[in-house]
Amino acid sequence: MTDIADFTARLTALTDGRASAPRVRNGVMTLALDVGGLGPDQRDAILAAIREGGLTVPGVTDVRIAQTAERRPLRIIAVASGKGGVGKSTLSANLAVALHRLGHKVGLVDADIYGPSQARLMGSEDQKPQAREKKLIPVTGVAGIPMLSMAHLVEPGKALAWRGPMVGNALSQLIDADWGDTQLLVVDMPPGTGDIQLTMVQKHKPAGAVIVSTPQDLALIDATRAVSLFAQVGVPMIGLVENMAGYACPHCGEISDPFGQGGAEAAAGEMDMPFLGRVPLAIDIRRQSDAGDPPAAGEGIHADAFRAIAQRVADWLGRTV
Ligand SMILES: Nc1ncnc2c1ncn2[C@@H]1O[C@H](COP(=O)(O)OP(=O)(O)OP(=O)(O)O)[C@@H](O)[C@H]1O
Repeated sequence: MTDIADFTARLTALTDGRASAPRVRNGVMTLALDVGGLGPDQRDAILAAIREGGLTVPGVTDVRIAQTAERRPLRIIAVASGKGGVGKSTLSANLAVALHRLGHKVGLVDADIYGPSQARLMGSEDQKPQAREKKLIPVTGVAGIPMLSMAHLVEPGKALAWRGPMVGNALSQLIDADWGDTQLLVVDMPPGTGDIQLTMVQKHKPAGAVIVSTPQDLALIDATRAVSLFAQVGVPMIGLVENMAGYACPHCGEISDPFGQGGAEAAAGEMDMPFLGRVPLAIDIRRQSDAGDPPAAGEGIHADAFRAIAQRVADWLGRTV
């Protein structure tokens, strides 16, 4: 490997892929750096490190960096279900953590107005978001993931009496917050498939949707409804996740299937959408979730299940850039 190739490789790691390939002519190294979303300190530190590194390349006497503010659009992944209680919030939190562990710059929005639970799931209950220039600044959850919840805007129970437009405005405040260099926003959607959900999807145009269902037929019928909500406004389906798929015995780990196996996968096939994976009904998942310690942040079979789902979501996003 030559020195410039070595430097180029270091540059990618140093700038998180924000720099163009450097060129050297007559001792002058030139490159472009996308500084969109970087804070001033972060930007200056990266510029200084590039200059310092560039000057170590033999023959380079000057380093010129063109700064561009090409802001990468925030891509939204909407996590939805046709009805409540199927594990949409649990999946959203663990998907965000697993995507983060795969190297994505992820943020999390809890748009569940009637039962916001992400602050508890992500261990950020004691934090309050600040505002800068009328924009909310996210708080930080597990693994340093920036996040905002409806619970940060309204006291529990109060939103029950809200009308659609009020809910819509509140949701927009969460999504249009100051997300910094976040590139992917996992949005735990409000449960159900009514007007609020439709408006939200129309306004914020998610890159794609993940539908969560349990194996029971009824939940799957509801899932079909959630699918058609996104289809109405042309939001592509990333796929279906089957949650509480079989019961994992806490003693021996054996999985029993009171509702049968493969129903959700078959339903996904019938709806012509990818099947992203299944997560068992496991006491550990509930216990850890309640304690603000999402299983996806650790190791083991549950972490593996969430990682596999996140990988499929990441692959989908990679194919649809
Ligand atoms: N795979 C799982 N194994 C065990 N418990 C689970 C699993 N998934 C979710 N739960 C538990 O089920 C309950 C409901 O989950 P969750 O809040 O994620 O569902 P939801 O669809 O977001 O519900 P709501 O719409 O009411 O907010 C929670 O107590 C959660 O800990």
